[in-house]
Amino acid sequence: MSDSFKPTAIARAERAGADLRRGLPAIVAVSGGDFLVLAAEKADSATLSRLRERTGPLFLALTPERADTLKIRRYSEGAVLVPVTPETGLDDIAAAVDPADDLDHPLKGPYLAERDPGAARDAAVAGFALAKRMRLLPALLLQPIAQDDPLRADLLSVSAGDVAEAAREDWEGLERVVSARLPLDAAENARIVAYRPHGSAGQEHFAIVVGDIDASKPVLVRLHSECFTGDLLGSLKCDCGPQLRGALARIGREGAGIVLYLAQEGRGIGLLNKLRAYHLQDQGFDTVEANVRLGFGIDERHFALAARMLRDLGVARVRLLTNNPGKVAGLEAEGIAVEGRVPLVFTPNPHNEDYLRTKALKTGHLF
Ligand SMILES: Nc1nc2c(ncn2[C@@H]2O[C@H](COP(=O)(O)OP(=O)(O)OP(=O)(O)O)[C@@H](O)[C@H]2O)c(=O)[nH]1
Ligand SMILES: [Zn+2]
Repeated sequence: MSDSFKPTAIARAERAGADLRRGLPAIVAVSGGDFLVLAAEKADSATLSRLRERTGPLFLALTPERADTLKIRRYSEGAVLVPVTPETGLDDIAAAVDPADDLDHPLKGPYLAERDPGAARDAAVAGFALAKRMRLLPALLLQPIAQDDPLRADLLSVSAGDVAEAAREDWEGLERVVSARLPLDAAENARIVAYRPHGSAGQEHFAIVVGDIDASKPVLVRLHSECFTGDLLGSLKCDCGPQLRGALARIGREGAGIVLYLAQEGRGIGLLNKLRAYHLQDQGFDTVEANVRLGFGIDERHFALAARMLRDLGVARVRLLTNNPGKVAGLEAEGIAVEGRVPLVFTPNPHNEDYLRTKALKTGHLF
């Protein structure tokens, strides 16, 4: 840390992200100009009127995934900007942003996207990254802000680089904080090791280490993405609970191995957004369609953090307990040698049959 307490790039990004979550604007600075950015799902009528009173065009920025759902022509990569006109009401914004009621009303619109959004596009892309990190829907209200605008005094300002740096610190800064004995049903000789990023307010992740790890051979490893509903509540909608317990049981039987319990709930979109996806699944969309409709990618996880934890535990070669070839490729891309794949398949139930079929058909899972 420098000799002052001046906020670092990461602190700026995180403070701005917290303001977005509260429904306040932040400034995103890109090379073509500065933009006022707000999380669209948090906008209320007072905020919208204040923005309308300002000079300068007001846009609704949507991800390409959400734009496709709304059949909006994509003139720009990474973000689609729709002008908010005086006729656009809060209801229209809510309908464009949140798919919860897509089926209750025919598509609003037509929405006409800006053909050449220029720097606003770059600001939107950085804003999406910030919103996703804060587990908000990636949809923004966006308006240029001048260098001499008095409003600036009250607002936090971030650059696209700040946002990227915060995301990187979430895994590059990951460090071991504590390790404790944790006798388990499946293996009495287990320990739990806690990790937390040093320089960001990013998530905590945990390694459950069973037995004595012999790193000269490939180690039996499971990367398990947190699933509150499946792991804890015994939800029948997915296969997470049986996979977690199955992995621990298998590792217990072999006598040694590691489960990484990663805070990547909902394939990285967060629990609340996963429940939004479940609400869409109640309306007939599958797990992949639901993510896309919400404006997210199909899988928002990254594997660098798992690789970092494995390296910290001295592990460079693994046999991976998974049905997901994407996990094998993701871990290999991060420099961990996956020398074998060990399937983790359980009998489906009537509630997760479709989910498992979708995984096999659309995300290449092997069952
Ligand atoms: N967004 C979203 N996430 C889901 C849904 N169902 C389960 N999940 C999440 O998906 C993650 C499950 O990931 P994993 O158990 O690693 O499963 P996987 O990527 O299919 O791969 P393997 O289980 O290793 O074969 C958990 O974080 C769940 O919360 C869903 O319908 N939508
Ligand atoms: Zn699950």
